[in-house]
Amino acid sequence: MKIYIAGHRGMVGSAILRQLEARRDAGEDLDLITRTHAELDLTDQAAVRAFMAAERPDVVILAAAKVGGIHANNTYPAEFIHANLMIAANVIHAAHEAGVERLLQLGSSCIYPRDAAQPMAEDALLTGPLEPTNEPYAIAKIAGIKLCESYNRQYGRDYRSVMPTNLYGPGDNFHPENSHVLPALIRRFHEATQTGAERVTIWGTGRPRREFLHVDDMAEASLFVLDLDRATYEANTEPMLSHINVGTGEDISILELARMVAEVTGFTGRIETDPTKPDGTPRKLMDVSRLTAMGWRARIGLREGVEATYRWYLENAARVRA
Ligand SMILES: NC(=O)C1=CN([C@@H]2O[C@H](COP(=O)(O)OP(=O)(O)OC[C@H]3O[C@@H](n4cnc5c(N)ncnc54)[C@H](OP(=O)(O)O)[C@@H]3O)[C@@H](O)[C@H]2O)C=CC1
Ligand SMILES: C[C@H]1O[C@H](OP(=O)(O)OP(=O)(O)OC[C@H]2O[C@@H](n3cnc4c(=O)[nH]c(N)nc43)[C@H](O)[C@@H]2O)[C@@H](O)[C@@H](O)C1=O
Repeated sequence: MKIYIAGHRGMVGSAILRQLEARRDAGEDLDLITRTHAELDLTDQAAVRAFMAAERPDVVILAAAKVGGIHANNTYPAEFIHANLMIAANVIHAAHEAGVERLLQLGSSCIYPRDAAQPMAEDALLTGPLEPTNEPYAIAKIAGIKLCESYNRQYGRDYRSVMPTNLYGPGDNFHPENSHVLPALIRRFHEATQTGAERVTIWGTGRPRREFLHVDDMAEASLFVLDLDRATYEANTEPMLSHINVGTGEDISILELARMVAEVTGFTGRIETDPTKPDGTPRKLMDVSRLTAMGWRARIGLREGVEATYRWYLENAARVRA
């Protein structure tokens, strides 16, 4: 089985690669194909086409994307929509042209309407307006789902989509502005303990609620969905809604999260909020009943995951992306 993992140096792609390498080392017949961004720019249609035609993988896992937190999405909307549309269109179309039977792509919980009923079920897609801070990225992710559905409908392909909630873990981006909230807070609280700062400020009101999934759980869920036989996958999705939510089914407010990160990093000062910064979506909690019914559930609790990620950060601070 020849598997191409796009985005294998990213947080999710590297976690998926670790699990596939472990399977290969345990005796599974896996030929794992990777290319760095420098070796293959997935926004380059001709290059992607040539690569796919030459390699002809059996399976493609699409974990490459332009990714960032609320500030990055809000500041660089053109790059977020352009890069992600191009990556999805190029990879999915070239895979089809090269005869790839099965593909798994990663979307995001931001595909759902800003004010979707909570928890958000798969059929909430396209039922209302999106959150403005990440609408361009969300539109590209929705296009990815529709690309897969269209190749399945017209050509009988087996292209699947998983929609992760907010992710975190080893290999995350700890940039002070462009990262997601959890790595940003780990870094800010850690630095406050180092400098002896009396207060740490978090963005927004602290009231939004988010659901956080450890990337090792996400990698396991991705391979679980990829491994399902086609009849099982199709029986648990709908012809026009071929995506599956992945999450823990539990959420937490950003202020509660900040208090947890403060405890884990040993920060004992004050936590202040900055309401001049955007809150984004008020609440994002996935309905994970489809995946649970199929037999998968998250294993890594949030506190345990934050502690492990903080240990990773301390051991790898020199190579965090900042
Ligand atoms: N992190 C999160 O909280 C969430 C992530 N997701 C989704 O999961 C997937 C993986 O995200 P994550 O691992 O966090 O992101 P990362 O930024 O950690 O990894 C993305 C990877 O894609 C590569 N990449 C980006 N652009 C290109 C390109 N033009 N050509 C080739 N490679 C490229 C990056 O390489 P380089 O760094 O060299 O550019 C990087 O290795 C994405 O689809 C994302 O939308 C969904 C929900 C939440
Ligand atoms: C995964 C998901 O990620 C993004 O959406 P988001 O969930 O809003 O992501 P976020 O992690 O950046 O923020 C979550 C909440 O946390 C608050 N917050 C506090 N303090 C910091 C802080 O220091 N940094 C950040 N980034 N946020 C902070 C922040 O104001 C917000 O209320 C999109 O890219 C979207 O497209 C997407 O897919």
